[in-house]
Amino acid sequence: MVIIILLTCLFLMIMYHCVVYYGRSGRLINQIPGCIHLPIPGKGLRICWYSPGAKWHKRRKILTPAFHFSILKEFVKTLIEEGNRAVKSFNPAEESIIEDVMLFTSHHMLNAICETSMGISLNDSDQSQQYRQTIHHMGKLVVNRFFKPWLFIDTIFNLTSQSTTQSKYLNILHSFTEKVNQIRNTFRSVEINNIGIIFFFVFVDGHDTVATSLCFSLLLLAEHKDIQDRVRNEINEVMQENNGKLTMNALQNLPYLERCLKESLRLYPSVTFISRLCTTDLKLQSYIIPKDTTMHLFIYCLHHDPNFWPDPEVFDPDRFLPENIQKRHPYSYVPFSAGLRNCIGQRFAMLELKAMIASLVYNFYLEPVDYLKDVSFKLDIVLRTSRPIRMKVIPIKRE
Ligand code: HEM
Repeated sequence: MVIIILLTCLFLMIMYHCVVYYGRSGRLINQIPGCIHLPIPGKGLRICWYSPGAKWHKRRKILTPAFHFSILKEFVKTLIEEGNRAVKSFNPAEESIIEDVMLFTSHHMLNAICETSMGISLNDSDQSQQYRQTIHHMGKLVVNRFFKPWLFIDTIFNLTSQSTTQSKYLNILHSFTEKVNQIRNTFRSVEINNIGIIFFFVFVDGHDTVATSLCFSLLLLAEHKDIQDRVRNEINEVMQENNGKLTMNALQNLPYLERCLKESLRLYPSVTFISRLCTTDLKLQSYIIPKDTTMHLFIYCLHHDPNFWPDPEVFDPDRFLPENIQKRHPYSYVPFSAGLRNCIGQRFAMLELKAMIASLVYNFYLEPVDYLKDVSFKLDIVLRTSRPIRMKVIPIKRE
């Protein structure tokens, strides 16, 4: 009896919520992304990703100069320094095992994004460790809420223990955004008043996505020794031409590594799906998607579709030779989304990936300890493995 009463109350609350907040269209499906009620610190995500045209356009315009070539060129020095730091974190005299490759890449990518975008150098202080962990815990909370529509309703969510935990996490994260706020005047490239944008831009867009991609790229190279050797030869050549140093020019001159990264993003896209709200009725080949419907595009499935990708599970960087790209449907490969709202940081991301991989592959042989075929994934904001994956690094002796 009690359960029936509770369920009835829950139903009435959901209906009330629909009518009050979504009265104009009145369809539950519109709520599925739950973006309005996702526990995002600040308004960054909503404004940047989900806001209607005019607002989004304004924000995009503000952010765009930050990714200009001349700015990226400045950033590259920091990225290369971070690559060197990653190399120095291993004993140069003997092989080491990275116990959790994702943790390793996440650590270095967070350093890189904080230093490039905000001039903050994260050290290994307790506070920065706490930030890193909180980001991951927040991710889990967001995803958990995302798949439980009844928790979209703040009144219900506030009754759960997750709400208290969320407040605790948000306090930690907000204290960091306040620190960012203090140094906002020194923020080198963009004038932004909404600290929430910086927060999300830095941590989710610019950190976790690249860390995930770096993790899978390293693991793929470790498992494919022939491809790894070819990447290393290319890096050696470029290093020789640049007096043993990595530079922006050098990074732009690594076409084979670039193909490997693209193929890695095909097999393991960091962002597994994107969502769009249909603003008009949309006619597909055999369906009409009505206005106001939320659509989800599963990038992961698209990238594994044998209609576009023969032997989709095979790691083959030559799929991205120019002549092969030309033969494919332009939207069969969208790791950075496509169209107006595509990823603004994609060039920056590729530079980060190249800088890190070039430093590591130049100095170490990578060998697998765990294999990707044995890995299972879990639900999260970005693609994540359900348990840590290990990899071996063996120093390369140079004269
Ligand atoms: C491998 C790395 C990355 C991947 C796979 C990736 C993927 C994506 C995807 C799929 C979207 C579209 C989301 C949607 O439509 O809902 C997106 C948007 C975005 N990304 Fe990235 N991203 C990466 C790295 C970065 C980096 C390094 C930054 C910034 C430093 C960044 C900043 C953004 C921003 C600001 C947006 C929103 C763009 C807009 O709505 O105008 N991303 N990203």
